This record gives sequence, C-alpha cells and structure tokens, in this order.
Amino acid sequence: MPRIAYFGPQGTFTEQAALRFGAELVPVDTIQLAIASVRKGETEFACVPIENSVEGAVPATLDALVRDEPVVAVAETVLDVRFSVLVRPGTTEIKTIASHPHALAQVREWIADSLPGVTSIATSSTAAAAAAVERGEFDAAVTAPVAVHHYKLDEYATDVLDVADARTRFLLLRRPGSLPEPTGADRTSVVVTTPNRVGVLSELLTELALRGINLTGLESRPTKGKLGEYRFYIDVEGHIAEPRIGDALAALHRHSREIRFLGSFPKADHEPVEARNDEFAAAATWVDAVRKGERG
Ligand SMILES: O=C(O)C(=O)C[C@]1(C(=O)O)C=C[C@@H](O)C=C1
Repeated sequence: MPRIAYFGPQGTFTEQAALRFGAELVPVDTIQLAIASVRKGETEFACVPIENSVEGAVPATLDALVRDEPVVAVAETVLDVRFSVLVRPGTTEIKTIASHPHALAQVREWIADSLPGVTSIATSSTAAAAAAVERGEFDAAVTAPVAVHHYKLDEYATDVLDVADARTRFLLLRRPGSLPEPTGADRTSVVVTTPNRVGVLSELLTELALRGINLTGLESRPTKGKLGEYRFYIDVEGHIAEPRIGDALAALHRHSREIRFLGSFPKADHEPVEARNDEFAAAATWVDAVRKGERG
C-alpha cells in the first residue's frame, strides 16, 4: 500500500484531505517535512495545503515546492473548512487561544466578538495547537472538528467561521514520473522566475491569453535573493499533454530565467475545460502539410 506523509499531527485538516486518497498515512510535523519525505523516498506521496478561499496561498507550501529536488502534484482535493474551539475539560476562563496562522485568520472576528481580550498564538498546525492545549500550554485551540476525537479536550464552540463556505485546496505530491492521464478537466501548475525587465509578467500572461488558456491562480513569492525579485506561481486550466498547454509552457520557458513544472492533474471540481484542442490539432496538421510541400 502506498504511503502518504501528511502535514500533521493527527487531527489536522490535511489529514482529512489525505484520507480521501486511500493510502497509509504518516503524520509529520511540518509541510517541509512532508515534502522532504517524498524527496528522500521515505514515502511515495505527500499531502499539503496549498490555498484557502479566505486567507489565500499557504506560503510554507509555495516555498517548499521550489527548494531542492522537484516534486510534482498528481492530484488535488478541496475541503470545506469550519472550525471547532477546543478546551481542557473544566476550563472556565480563556486567556490564550492557539492555532495555525491560516486558521486564526479565518476566525479573527469570532475571537474578537466571543473572546474579547484573549491572546492569539500561532502554532505549527491546528492539531499541534490541540496537543499544546492538552499539555496545558494554552487555554483553547482552533481546530478541525475531528481533532476532538484525537485529544482529551472538550468542544467550547463548533461551526466557528467568519466567512461562510470557506474552502482549502490540498495537493498530493510525488517525485516526477509518469504524469496522470489528461481527463479534459485538468489543472497545470508551474513556477517561473523572470528577468527583471519592463512588461515581463504581462508577456507571460499574454502567452496564455493568446492560446485561450484560463488562468486559475497567480501568486508571487520573493526569491529570497535580491529585494524586489519574485517567483510567480501560475495555475492554468488544461494538461501539458494538450498541444496549446505544451506550446504555452514552451513560451513561458523562453521568457523565464528559471521554470519548474509543478504538475498536470485532474481538477477537484471536475468541471470540463473548454480547450479548442481540435482547432490546435487542425492548425498543426496544416503547418505539417505546408512544410512537406503538400499544401499551400
Ligand atoms: O493546520 C491544519 O489543520 C492544516 O491542515 C493547515 C490549514 C492551512 O494551511 O490552511 C488547512 C486548512 C485550514 O484552512 C487551516 C489550516
């Protein structure tokens, strides 16, 4: 049975996401360790959060994806997110509340309204906060609902959320190998570092637009070298096996100082992508025929 290293410990949202992929689960304490486990071949897969509909991209994942040996996404899944606030049995006063920064950001207003004056403390994950509350380090933890089954804590509040319908997207990563087959409802992800010159980002986006490719995500992170130098994480609809996507990635390669492929995989929503692949195939056949002197 394949093994998935996931951003744990037990009881995180990431564990709930990883469970959907049906493999043996191995909890590790950080996103970096989950990805390192795949790079070292200790596990075949890693499951990590990539973006949340309220708080945006998960910087630790973006940064870990470009460090060291390449890893690629082969699947994604999206979870509805709502939180529980857990406390030790018998707790009467809450002075400190702990959680992952992305979780705290999604319940900021609830904390201000329901627990005015408490101090919020960032922990490595929601479940790590539950473990710390169990040890007596903090009074309350903002967690995934399942965490109550893993830690000796009680529910102080459930269904806690500032913004309704919050969702987090997770990636299943592994070392580069054969790609998932195109399904007609795929996403492709790359990260590029561009030379610092006028208009370069608009050139990249124009390459996509000219080929009718829908951009679904654009994030930037500093290269951690010179101030003002950025990497761009680009998500598009389509699969690298499709000529227009392959063509566009080749164009991005020409515009970039560095480019890393982060995967082509089925989208969690399974919404078909309007691809115009027939037009691209017909155009390629025509060029081929012209080159051979068979057509004018
Ligand atoms: O700490 C967890 O439980 C996680 O899986 C991380 C994470 C995130 O990085 O956004 C996942 C989903 C929620 O949005 C809050 C936290």
